[in-house]
Amino acid sequence: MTAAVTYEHIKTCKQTGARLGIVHTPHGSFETPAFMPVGTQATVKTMSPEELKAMNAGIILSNTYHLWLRPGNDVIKEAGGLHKFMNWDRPILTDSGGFQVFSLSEFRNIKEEGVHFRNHMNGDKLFLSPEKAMQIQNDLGSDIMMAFDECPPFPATHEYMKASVERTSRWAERCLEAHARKADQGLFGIIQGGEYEDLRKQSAQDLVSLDFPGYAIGGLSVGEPKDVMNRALEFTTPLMPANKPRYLMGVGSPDSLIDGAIRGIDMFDCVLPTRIARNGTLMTSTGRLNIKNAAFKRDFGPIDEKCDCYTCKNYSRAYVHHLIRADETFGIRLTSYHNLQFLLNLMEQVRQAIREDRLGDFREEFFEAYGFNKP
Ligand SMILES: Cc1ccc(CCc2c3nc[nH]c3cc3c(=O)[nH]c(N)nc23)cc1
Ligand SMILES: [Zn+2]
Repeated sequence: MTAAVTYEHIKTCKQTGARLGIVHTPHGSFETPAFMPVGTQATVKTMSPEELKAMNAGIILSNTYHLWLRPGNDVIKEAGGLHKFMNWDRPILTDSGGFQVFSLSEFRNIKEEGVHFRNHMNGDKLFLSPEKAMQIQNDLGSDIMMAFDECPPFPATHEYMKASVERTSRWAERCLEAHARKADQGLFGIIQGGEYEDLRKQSAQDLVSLDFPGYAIGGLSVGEPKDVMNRALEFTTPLMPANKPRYLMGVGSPDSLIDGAIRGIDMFDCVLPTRIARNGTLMTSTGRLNIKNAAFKRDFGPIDEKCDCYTCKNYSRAYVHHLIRADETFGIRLTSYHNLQFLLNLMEQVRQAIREDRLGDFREEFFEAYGFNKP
């Protein structure tokens, strides 16, 4: 069968290592570098599919762990799959659930066959394995599935990380066998290895030899310092096939998106925009601001002069300040809309800078305006 998910390279920026591309999936294509809004429980919090399309979201993410526990992958399968269930006809990527087990539930116990843990909502004993994670994602019908991996905490000893990488590689083989390419879905391998160059190389070699249609860098954005992340990217990205999508999991903030793209990453996800929106924190072209601040009570200008989003075109800082202070749901919708549009616009500016071979210059301009300290 033809590969369900393919990468089309358009060009590489002459000033940096960033690349412009297109990822093709059964539910359509999206340009890269791309920011992928996170919709953990089958919704990008407070946003409708129409609004996500209006802001040019090309692909969204959802979660195996959460949807398995509630409403159940069987329910979503019976509904005709996740696209139909949530009325989203563009690409969907689902994570495999391992990461969520480690970040959400206690009493977990990792064995060769899989992970035993307790349901973080009711304490029931549960078991998740490579085979189970593939079956759930198959039921959801996502266009891009992630292999079942272990994302060790940061920091981890070299000894622990080596054993974990070797198990994750064995789990990746089991995912491929379980998937058996029966579904028209792409399966990405996840490279682990933490901050250790030799283990990143071992993980990459193991997974590249299994010929996945795409690859992710896991094990980062788990509390490590930015320079540890950037160094890991520098020696891991070159190990990944140039003709396949490269996804950096859990990243990230505006500066990390730009620095990741410069190091050859194509796909990013982050819960940040909708998570910080809920407490009124907004990303703007001149840095972050918290709209609850008293300074905005009588500020009748837009959130961000340079933003053309629905919120900035129709509402003032004073109005959003009022709604968030009054704990009005519409306020969270307006701040979420703006933050998502901000990151989606940022990635369009990154793609344009690659087209013009000036992503290095763009990085300087953006860091200056946003207030990021110099490298
Ligand atoms: C809906 C959804 C939410 C979140 C994610 C990414 C979640 C995520 C990480 N987030 C920060 N760092 C991360 C590392 C890993 C990792 O090593 N492996 C996996 N499978 N996921 C990770 C994917 C989908
Ligand atoms: Zn805006």
